[in-house]
Amino acid sequence: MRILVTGGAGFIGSHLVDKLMENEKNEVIVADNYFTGSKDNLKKWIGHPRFELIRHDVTEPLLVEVDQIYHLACPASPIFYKYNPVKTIKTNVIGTLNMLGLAKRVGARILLTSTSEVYGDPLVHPQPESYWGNVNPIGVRSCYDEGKRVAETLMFDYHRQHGIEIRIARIFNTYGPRMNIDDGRVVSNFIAQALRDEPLTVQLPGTQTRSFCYVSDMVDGLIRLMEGEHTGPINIGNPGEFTMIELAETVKELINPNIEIKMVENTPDDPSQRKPVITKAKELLGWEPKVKLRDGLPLMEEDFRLRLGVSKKE
Ligand SMILES: NC(=O)c1ccc[n+]([C@@H]2O[C@H](COP(=O)([O-])OP(=O)(O)OC[C@H]3O[C@@H](n4cnc5c(N)ncnc54)[C@H](O)[C@@H]3O)[C@@H](O)[C@H]2O)c1
Ligand SMILES: O=C(O)[C@H]1O[C@H](OP(=O)(O)OP(=O)(O)OC[C@H]2O[C@@H](n3ccc(=O)[nH]c3=O)[C@H](O)[C@@H]2O)[C@H](O)[C@@H](O)[C@@H]1O
Repeated sequence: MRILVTGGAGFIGSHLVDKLMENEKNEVIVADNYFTGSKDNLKKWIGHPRFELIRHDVTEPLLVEVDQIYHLACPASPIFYKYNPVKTIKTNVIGTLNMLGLAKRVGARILLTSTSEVYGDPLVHPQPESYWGNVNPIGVRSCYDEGKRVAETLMFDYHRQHGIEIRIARIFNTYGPRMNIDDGRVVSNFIAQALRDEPLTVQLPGTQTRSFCYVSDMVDGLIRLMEGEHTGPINIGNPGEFTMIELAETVKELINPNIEIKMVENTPDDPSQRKPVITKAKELLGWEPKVKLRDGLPLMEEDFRLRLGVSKKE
């Protein structure tokens, strides 16, 4: 099986590549423009005969012969996707069109990593796949959430019009080793802050919720979706739901009990609640998450300690 992973130098992408490379029958090609990803995440594979790394921006066409495409390329952290919103929407729309064009030409199956942000600030809680969402079309997050909604539409139109085999995963907040240290997302922020003895910045009101999935569970879900018979969209996430204050308290307790928790301003359109219904993933993919937040955070702490050069006080 020859597999293309776009965005494979990023956080989830590089863990996916590790898993795919474990199968000796797989050849893996990564296409990434290194906007938020890094070659470092793939260093153990560079030079491997079954692995190829291409510096490529998905807003440009790509000509490769592959059997499967995992299409992840897109900045995912709000600070990065808002940094150049026009580029974010081009990546979602033109990038997905290019990858669908490639899938059509070579007859590949394509999986899109969509997001729980397609539900916007949800009025239905928890969120099943049948919910159409509550999204601001002109807000500062729209480049990402509306971008992903168009990407989902394109996937289904290529499927209906051209018979392309598609898979859509709606990913809910995922965390783990290799997240960018200054990525801006909440789990990486809190762990880096706890290790640097800086206050944990909880954005107001602090009662907003998220449900956090450990990256190994996510990769397992994505591969099951690709290999299974169902187009999706299917929610892949961990239903364990926490307020941001609860998350800060957990990080404080596990990593640095002396740290202060500081309330700071939020950004516009921040969703107030988010939790996946995962009945479809359970029934159709036989998937459910295994790693609880309290078990996943220490694994991420270890990786952040190494990268920040902060050793554990005995
Ligand atoms: N991590 C999460 O919580 C989460 C949640 C929902 C959806 N997702 C989706 O999963 C995917 C991966 O997210 P991640 O958390 O690993 O983020 P990430 O930022 O670590 O990875 C994204 C990768 O895409 C690359 N990229 C960005 N724009 C590109 C372009 N135009 N051409 C080629 N490469 C490009 C980046 O350099 C990076 O390597 C994204 O599609 C994201 O929308 C992630
Ligand atoms: O799972 C998803 O679908 C999406 O989740 C994220 O969006 P968001 O949930 O806003 O991610 P964070 O930036 O980690 O914020 C989570 C919550 O933590 C809060 N936060 C963030 C950072 C911080 O330092 N403190 C803090 O309290 C935010 O206000 C927000 O309520 C990213 O947009 C995407 O990676 C992904 O597509």
